[in-house]
Amino acid sequence: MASELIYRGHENENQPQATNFDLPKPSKPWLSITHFIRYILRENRLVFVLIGMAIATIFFTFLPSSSTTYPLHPYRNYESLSDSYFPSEKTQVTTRVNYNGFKANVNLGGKIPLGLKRKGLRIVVTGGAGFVGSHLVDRLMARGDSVIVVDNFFTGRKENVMHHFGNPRFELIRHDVVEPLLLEVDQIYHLACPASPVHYKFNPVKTIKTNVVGTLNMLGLAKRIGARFLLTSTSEVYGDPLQHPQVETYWGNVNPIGK
Ligand SMILES: O=c1ccn([C@@H]2O[C@H](COP(=O)(O)OP(=O)(O)O[C@H]3OC[C@@H](O)[C@H](O)[C@H]3O)[C@@H](O)[C@H]2O)c(=O)[nH]1
Repeated sequence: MASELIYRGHENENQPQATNFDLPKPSKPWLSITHFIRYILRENRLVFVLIGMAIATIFFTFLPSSSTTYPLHPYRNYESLSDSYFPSEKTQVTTRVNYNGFKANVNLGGKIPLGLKRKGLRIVVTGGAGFVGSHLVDRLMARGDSVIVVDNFFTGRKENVMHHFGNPRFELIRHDVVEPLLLEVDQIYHLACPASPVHYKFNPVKTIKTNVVGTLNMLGLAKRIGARFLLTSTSEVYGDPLQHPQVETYWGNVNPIGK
């Protein structure tokens, strides 16, 4: 061992002298480059590389960008909604207008090559156990987002979202939005409110609290964590409309002091 250490550290006269043949050759970087060029030029390799690049270019240029079809209401202009409803970039403005049919092709994120998944968002859906909410949750889960449902089950049912139990991207919290709540998410869809007359008239003061305090709480949360916010409202805001169907630009026909 000791002799080995000595041998490593110093020239040992007993050891045979290294010949020119044994010495490592000085590296010549230009040599490896010429080797590489020769290698590429042999056996039509360059041609195959160029063909591969051409096929890839054609594939990514002419392939339709990833798009999802959303069922949309035929009578609404979704321009204002699309910011929160569809996680598209500002550059996708063209997809926000002219939804004239029951369905529209909405581009979700530019030209994402097939196989590359978009990053899932973290989303809270209040009232997510209700009719509209649970269908929204299904859609969000299907597109790969992580969803937290916040619901006090006043009218909603656990059964509406039970099929997501066990999915690591899904959470269900029994909570009344009238009480503050702290969560870390990217988007908030606020649907928690009794929707039908029989329910919202059941306890009118509580309904007002849900609408006012509940919405304030969720807006406060959105502001605090920088989340985007969607508030679902009701067609009642149009009063007794003179125009059917009502487009978003219609201001309604409301008598604020009538019934
Ligand atoms: O205080 C409340 C009241 C209600 N909720 C929940 O909110 C959900 C409301 O869903 P419902 O199935 O009753 O009603 P809908 O899905 O039809 O209403 C939906 O469309 C109309 C909008 O005004 C509502 O806000 C929206 O939820 C229920 O899951 C209910 O339990 C709360 O979480 N907190």
